[in-house]
Amino acid sequence: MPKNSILYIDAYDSFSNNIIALLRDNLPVTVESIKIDDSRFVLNDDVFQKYLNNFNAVVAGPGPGHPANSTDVGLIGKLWTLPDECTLPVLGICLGFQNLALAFGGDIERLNEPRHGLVRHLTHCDRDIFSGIGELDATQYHSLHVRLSHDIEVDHSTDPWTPARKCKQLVPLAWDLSDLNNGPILMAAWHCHKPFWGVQYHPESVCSSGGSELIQNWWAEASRWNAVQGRQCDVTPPTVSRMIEQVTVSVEYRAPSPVGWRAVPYGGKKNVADLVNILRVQCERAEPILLESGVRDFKPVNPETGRFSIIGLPTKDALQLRWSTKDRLLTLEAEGKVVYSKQMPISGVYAAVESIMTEHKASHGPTDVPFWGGLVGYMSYEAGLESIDVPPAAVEDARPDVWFMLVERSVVVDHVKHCTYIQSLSESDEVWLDHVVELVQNLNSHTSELPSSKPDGVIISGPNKAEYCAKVNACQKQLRAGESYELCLTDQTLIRNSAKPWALYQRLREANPAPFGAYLHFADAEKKHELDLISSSPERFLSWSRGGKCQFRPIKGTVKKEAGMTRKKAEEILRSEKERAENLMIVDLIRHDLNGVEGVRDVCVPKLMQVEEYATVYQLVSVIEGQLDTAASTTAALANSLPPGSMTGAPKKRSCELLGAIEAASGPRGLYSGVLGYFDVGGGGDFSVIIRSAFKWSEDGVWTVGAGGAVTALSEPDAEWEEMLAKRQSLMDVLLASS
Ligand SMILES: C=C(O[C@@H]1C=C(C(=O)O)C=C[C@H]1O)C(=O)O
Ligand SMILES: NC(=O)CC[C@H](N)C(=O)O
Repeated sequence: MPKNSILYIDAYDSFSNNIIALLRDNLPVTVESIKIDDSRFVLNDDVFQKYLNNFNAVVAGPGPGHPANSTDVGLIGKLWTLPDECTLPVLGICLGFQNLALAFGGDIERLNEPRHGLVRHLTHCDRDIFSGIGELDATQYHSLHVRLSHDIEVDHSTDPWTPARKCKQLVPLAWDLSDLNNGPILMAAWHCHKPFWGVQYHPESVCSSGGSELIQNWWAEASRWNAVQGRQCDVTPPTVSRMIEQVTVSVEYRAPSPVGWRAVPYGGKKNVADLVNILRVQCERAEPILLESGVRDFKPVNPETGRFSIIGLPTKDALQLRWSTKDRLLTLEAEGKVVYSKQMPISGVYAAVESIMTEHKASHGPTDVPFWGGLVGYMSYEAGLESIDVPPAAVEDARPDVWFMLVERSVVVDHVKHCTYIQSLSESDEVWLDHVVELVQNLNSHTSELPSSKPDGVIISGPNKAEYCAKVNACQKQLRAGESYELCLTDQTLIRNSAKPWALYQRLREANPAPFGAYLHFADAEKKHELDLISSSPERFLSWSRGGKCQFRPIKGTVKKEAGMTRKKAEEILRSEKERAENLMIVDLIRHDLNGVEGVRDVCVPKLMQVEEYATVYQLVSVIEGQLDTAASTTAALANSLPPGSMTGAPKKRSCELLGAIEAASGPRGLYSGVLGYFDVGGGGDFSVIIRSAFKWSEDGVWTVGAGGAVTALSEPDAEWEEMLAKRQSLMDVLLASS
C-alpha cells in the first residue's frame, strides 16, 4: 500500500479518470479525487487547508469554461495563494494550467481557431518536467490559451525559455510553434519560486506521447520540493466510495439453474424474419423481441459485432422492470401484476437489475452463444442524464425511460457457424424445446416476401435547414468560448405511418442491414404504455463477456455514400484532421468512463479510427477495451458511461447541459441516443446505441426519428445538415415508402 497520496481536483471534465489512471500507473501513490465544488471545502478555507495536508501533491484538472470564472475552477483557484506553510506541489492541466498562469500575471485569450482533439508536435526545453522526453506529440483540447506577452509570441527572435517581462515568475517549458493561424501557443510553464507546474495539452490522451515520463518527472520535482521544505503528509485519506448505492429489491430467490438447449443447423438461405414469423405463436399474445445481426448475401455485415441474431420469446406474463425520469418510480411487474413499486434514483434501477440477474443466474448454456436468456430492453437518453446529474427535458407523461423484459425462452442464430440454438431457462421445458426444434427444422429456405406497406407515411414535423444551421452556429459559439470541445447536435423528425411496425422493420432490415438491428414491441399489463421500436444501428455501445472483458465501439466520423463516393475516397476524408479529432475526443472520453469503474484493469485502445462500410454511410470506428471482475462492476460500467459519449460530446456533463438548451424546442430525445440490449443470465451483456432507429408510443401513434452529428470548431453548418439527412435517410425511406 503506497504511503504517498495525490489529490486530484476534478473540474467536471471527461478526461479526469484518464489522468488519475496515468498517475496511478506511473507513481507509487494513491489518488483521491474531489470535485471543484466539494461542499466540504468551498466555503471553508481552514478545512480545505487542513485537508490538503493529507497529500504530497495536487493535480488541478482540465475542464469546460473559463479560468477566470470562479464557478468553473472552484477549489483550484485556492491553490495558488495558500499560506506558505500550506503550500504544496501542484500540476495544472489545461484549465488548471490556465488558472495558474492567470494567478501570476498571464492573460487568457481566445485562440483564433480552437484546438480540440488535434495532435501537435511540441517544442520543449528538455529539462525540468520535460527532461529526457525527446520527440513530443501532444493532444490539445482547448479554445483559450495563456499569453505571457512573451516576445516569442510577437516574433521568433528571442529566447523562448526566459520569462516574459510581464510575468517574471512563469518560466516557459514548452511551445506549440506549428500553428500559423494562432501563432506560438504556450504549452507548459513552471513557477520559479513556488512548486507549481502546468501543461496546456493533455498528457493522458491516447494520442499524446511522453505522458508517463512527464508525470514521473513532475513527481520527482514535487518530491524534491517536499523534501527540501521538510514537508510531511498527515494521514492516508479514505478511498472514494462506489457510485451504485445498495438498494435492496426483494425478489424471490431461485437457485442457479442449467439452461435447457438444443442446437439445429441453420443452413441454406434461411431468413431470420421468417423464423420470427413462425415463432410468433410461441409468445402467447406477446410479441417476439428481435435483436438481429444484419446479413447481406447471407453473410453478416459485420461479423465482429454482428454474428448472432437473438429472438426473445417473452410471454405476456414475463417479468418487466420499468422506471421513468418523471416520477422516478421503479416498477416490477410479473404475471401481469405490479409486484413492486417504489420511488428511487437511477442507482436503484441498477441495483434492481443486479438483483434480478443474480436471482436468475444460469449455467451450462451453449458456450458460443452470448445470450442464454435475461433482461432485454433499453435505457433512454434521459435515463443516462440522471446518472450525470443533468436535468432531463420536462415531460408530461411518466413514460418508461428504462424498460426491460425478462426473456426465458429464446432462439439464437449463429450466422458464422450456421447454427440455431433453442434455449429455455425454465426447468423441464423439454416438450417446448423439442417442438421448436421441429419448427426450426421445417423452416423453408428463403420464403420470405416483403409485406407490402401502404404509401401513407407523412412527415408531421422535422428540422429545417436554416434552424439546424443556426443550432450548429450556437454550438460553435460555445466551442469557441471553451465551454465544450465537441457537441453532438441532434434533431427529430416525426412521421405518421399506420403500417404494422413489424412490416416496417422488415423493410428496414432489407434496406439497411446493420449489426444491431432491432424490433421490439413492449406493453405493460394495463396497456398504459405501449412502445414500438425499429432499429438499424451500426454502433455497439458496450458489451462484456462472461469473463468480464468489456468493449466500447464508438463511431464518430461519417461520410455519406453517394454517386462517385468510393471506399478509398471515404478513407481519405475520414483520415482528415477534422474527422480524426472528432473520433479522438470520444475515444478519450470513453477511456475516462471506463477508467472510472472501480476494479477495472488493462484499459486499452486495440483499434483506433478504422473505416467501416454500411448501406448508406462510411463510418470511423474505434475500440476501447478493459477487464472487469465482478457482475457488479459490469453493471457499474454501464452506469458510469451513460448517456453514450458519442451522442453527447465532451466534456459530457457541460455538453449535455448546453445541448439541453440548444435542442430545447425538440423536447426529450427519448429512446434515440439511449442504449438497447441485454443482460445475459450467464453474466455477459451487449448494448447498442439507439441511432438509425425509429420509435413510437401507441398513445401518440407517431414515429420519432432522431438524427444528428458531432459539431466541432472545424464543422461547416451546411455539411452538418447534410450529414444529419444522410443518417436519417434509411429510416425516412422506410417510413415514407410507397410500395
Ligand atoms: C448522431 C448520430 O450518430 C452519431 C454521430 C456520429 C458522427 O458524428 O459521425 C456517428 C455515429 C453516432 O455516434 C445519428 O446517427 O443520429
Ligand atoms: N481542456 C481544458 O481544460 C479546456 C480549458 C478551457 N475551457 C479551454 O477551452 O481552453
